[in-house]
Amino acid sequence: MAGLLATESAVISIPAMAARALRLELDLTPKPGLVDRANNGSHQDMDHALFLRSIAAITPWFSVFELAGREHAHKEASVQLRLLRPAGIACEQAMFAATGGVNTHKGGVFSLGLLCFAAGRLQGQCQPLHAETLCRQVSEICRGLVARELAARPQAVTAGEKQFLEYGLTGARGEAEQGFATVRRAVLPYWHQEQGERRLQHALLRLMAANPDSNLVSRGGIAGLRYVQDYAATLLAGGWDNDALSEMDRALMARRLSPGGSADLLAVAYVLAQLP
Ligand SMILES: CC(C)(COP(=O)(O)OP(=O)(O)OC[C@H]1O[C@@H](n2cnc3c(N)ncnc32)[C@H](O)[C@@H]1O)[C@@H](O)C(=O)NCCC(=O)NCCS
Ligand SMILES: Nc1ncnc2c1ncn2[C@@H]1O[C@H](COP(=O)(O)OP(=O)(O)OP(=O)(O)O)[C@@H](O)[C@H]1O
Repeated sequence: MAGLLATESAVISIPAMAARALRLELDLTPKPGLVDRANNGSHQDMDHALFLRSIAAITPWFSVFELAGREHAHKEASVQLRLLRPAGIACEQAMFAATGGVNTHKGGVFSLGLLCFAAGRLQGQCQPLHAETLCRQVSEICRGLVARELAARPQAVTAGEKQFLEYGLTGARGEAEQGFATVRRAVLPYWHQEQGERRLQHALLRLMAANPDSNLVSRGGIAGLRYVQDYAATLLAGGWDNDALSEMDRALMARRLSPGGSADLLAVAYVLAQLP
């Protein structure tokens, strides 16, 4: 039953869970600063329909990543990212083609793509598919990524590269190299405290409070990041409901802040939370 994992009553695959995670994240409403069913958050160039097209373009690639992980499973960890990258870049291009050049899911493709690839690698090595083993694989596959792609770059091009030079933030690369440490520490232990949509909103708030999100820094500097982290921590400490989230949505829109990195990690958290 390669590529499949039996959970409770259903048999589902990691690529299918990744696609489901993107859809759940998109539909979660209200969601501060982000595109959701009610509004476009702090974004001028995207809406819910564009995100649906993006998800449709990306989804077939998740199985490609998993298959590649399985095919290369017996090669050492240090060569894996080089083997995955061309497919990752092709998926990014499919996303940009579907959205007319808008970055809807670059971070999501990177993080979920790594999860699918690592799942295939585990299957190819006949190892159990657990949240812990999966995260360890991602970390091993990405070992040295921050040093190679951020620390060794004298000139920054992307937002992530600029923020490393200015503030030492490691963004999506650092989170993957740490085996999604923010998700494992800030979200998974609290996953069962809430149910349904509220569970996902709670997870998002916990991520916004903890995650050094490079999207927030690129739009609002370090002050923008602190604003969102403090706002989320205050809601978590004092209690919150949908009205409070809608008010936070308005506050972030007024400041053009979007916690896109935390939205990506919410999808990662959903996938990991389905695993033993
Ligand atoms: C590494 C990537 C993300 C480079 O992008 P960039 O330099 O802009 O990095 P940056 O860290 O700022 O983030 C890009 C996106 O990640 C998300 N993000 C931001 N901060 C974080 C964070 N702390 N944790 C997780 N995700 C984050 C956001 O959505 C952001 O837009 C990626 O585009 C890349 O290398 N793509 C090639 C395809 C590939 O390698 N795929 C491999 C797996 S499929
Ligand atoms: N529901 C969502 N709404 C908005 N962004 C999201 C959502 N889910 C995930 N994201 C993430 O946020 C990122 C997009 O953020 P943003 O638009 O700030 O980036 P950018 O295009 O690099 O910057 P800018 O728009 O400031 O030029 C995507 O890479 C995506 O992975």
